[in-house]
Amino acid sequence: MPSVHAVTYSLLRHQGITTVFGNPGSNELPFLKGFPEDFRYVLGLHEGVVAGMADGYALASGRPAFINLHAAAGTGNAMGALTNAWYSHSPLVITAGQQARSMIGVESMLANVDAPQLPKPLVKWSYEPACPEDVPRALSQAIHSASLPPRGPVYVSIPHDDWDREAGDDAALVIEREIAHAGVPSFEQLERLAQRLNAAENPVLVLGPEVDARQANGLAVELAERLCLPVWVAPSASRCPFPNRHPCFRGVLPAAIAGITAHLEGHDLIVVVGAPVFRYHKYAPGRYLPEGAGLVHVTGDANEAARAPMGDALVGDVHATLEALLPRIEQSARAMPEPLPRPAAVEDGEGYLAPANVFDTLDALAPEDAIYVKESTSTVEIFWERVGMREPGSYFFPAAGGLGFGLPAALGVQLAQPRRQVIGVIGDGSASYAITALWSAAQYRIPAVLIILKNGTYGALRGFARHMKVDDAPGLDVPDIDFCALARGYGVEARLADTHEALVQALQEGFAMDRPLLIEVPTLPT
Ligand SMILES: Cc1ncc(Cn2c(C)c(CCOP(=O)(O)OP(=O)(O)O)sc2=O)c(N)n1
Ligand SMILES: [Ca+2]
Repeated sequence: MPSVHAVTYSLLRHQGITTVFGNPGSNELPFLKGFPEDFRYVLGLHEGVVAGMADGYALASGRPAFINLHAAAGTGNAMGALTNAWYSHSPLVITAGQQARSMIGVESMLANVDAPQLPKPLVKWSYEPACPEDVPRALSQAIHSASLPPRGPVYVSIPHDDWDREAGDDAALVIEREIAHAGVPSFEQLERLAQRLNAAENPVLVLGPEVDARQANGLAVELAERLCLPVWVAPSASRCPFPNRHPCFRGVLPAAIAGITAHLEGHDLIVVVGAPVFRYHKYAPGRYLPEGAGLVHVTGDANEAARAPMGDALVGDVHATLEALLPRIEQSARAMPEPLPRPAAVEDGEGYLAPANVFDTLDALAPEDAIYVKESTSTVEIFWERVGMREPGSYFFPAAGGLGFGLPAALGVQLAQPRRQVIGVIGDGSASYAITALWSAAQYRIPAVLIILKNGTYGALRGFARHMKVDDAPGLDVPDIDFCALARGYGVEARLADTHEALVQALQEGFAMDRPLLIEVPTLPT
């Protein structure tokens, strides 16, 4: 009779999961024993890096990513990354090795006490099988639960003495299970939504990350061109759901109640697709909606629909809904919006580059289908104004703002999308939360270009301090970090780009290399 170990690897293989992101301890060794030739293990030196790489891989591939962590300590280290994965609906299958069953109760070393509680509330489901025979079924449930809407991370704790136990006669029944989700709205629901959109005098579209995750970007463009309406990206954008050089594109909404209402003033119908209503951030109270505006929310996540403070909602698959809606939408007689004007160049400093000019240079030199993994918080707005993004899956930002996402996620995205150039655009503050990712970049020769914007400070916090009238907070500067030396220390080639010419040279080198390149760019604080 097959072992739990054998059935598990057959299940993973059949479900297309042959990459394990991990950092092992003794609890995990029996799972890793006899690691199959056709599987790939990607080691991260800290579990935040492990989870961040897996998150990037899942987001960019649209497939579940498998993680193997060490007991409670490893799970705890991954929790920061889980805040992002939870809000980006990343289908992560997180496993953690548990002490031998007979040693858990006495709380021996490496016992993950009350294991299923540890990752909550940042997982859809967490479980420790009550017997070894249940491990394959539990992992099958984990894979399907992570993948079914609303997608998200799940967690299974597995005692290390389960793996060589017999799996039971019917354990193999889970290996080939396929579960499909439909989620198409009814005829009446579509008619009603179409009627509201066709009747609106001055509608506006607000698009969120789910549109990009479901590759519905093209459908959103068709809808915008049929309705000739302005299109905003929902606040706290973690993905790019609409080409930002399209004439209908108006920008990313500010993550504040009063700011959103001001930007949407004058519209009589606000249609939000694939985003929570809304991911506010700065505390700026005001009216949730402009005077006279109605709001309709289309989302695959019933929880997002239920918790919104206003508007109606339709819960269904975003791609299927837009596809079924389009034939019902009449061509509007409204004029198409004018494209946004391109911003002017700005002055660099002596030995420093203005972020705006870094982004203009990037926009000029990067491949058309480049993928950006962004984590320099203070330069987000300038980035969206100056760097063109056209294809689905072109932009990733930590969905909960949990820093330490950028470097590892850039590696995971590049592993998932080897034919597209991944470019990390990461603040000097953020880079330090997961700097050991550079070791994995070098070890697995992951050819991402990693740009570190070095302004020597937590720039975004300086902005918040001004907004919150805190002018004397300590701990806001991060001077004197030599990222080129750090990169070389972990095995990654590095260039200092403190002039425009040096940046051009470094980018051209990086795009041509088959291994990672870090580019340290001293910048002016924005
Ligand atoms: C794990 C973690 N710790 C602390 C913060 C707080 N924080 C911090 C520390 C920021 C500064 C980011 O600095 P940076 O150098 O990466 O980018 P900018 O200088 O462009 O803001 S933005 C922000 O929300 C966070 N979001 N996540
Ligand atoms: Ca910074």
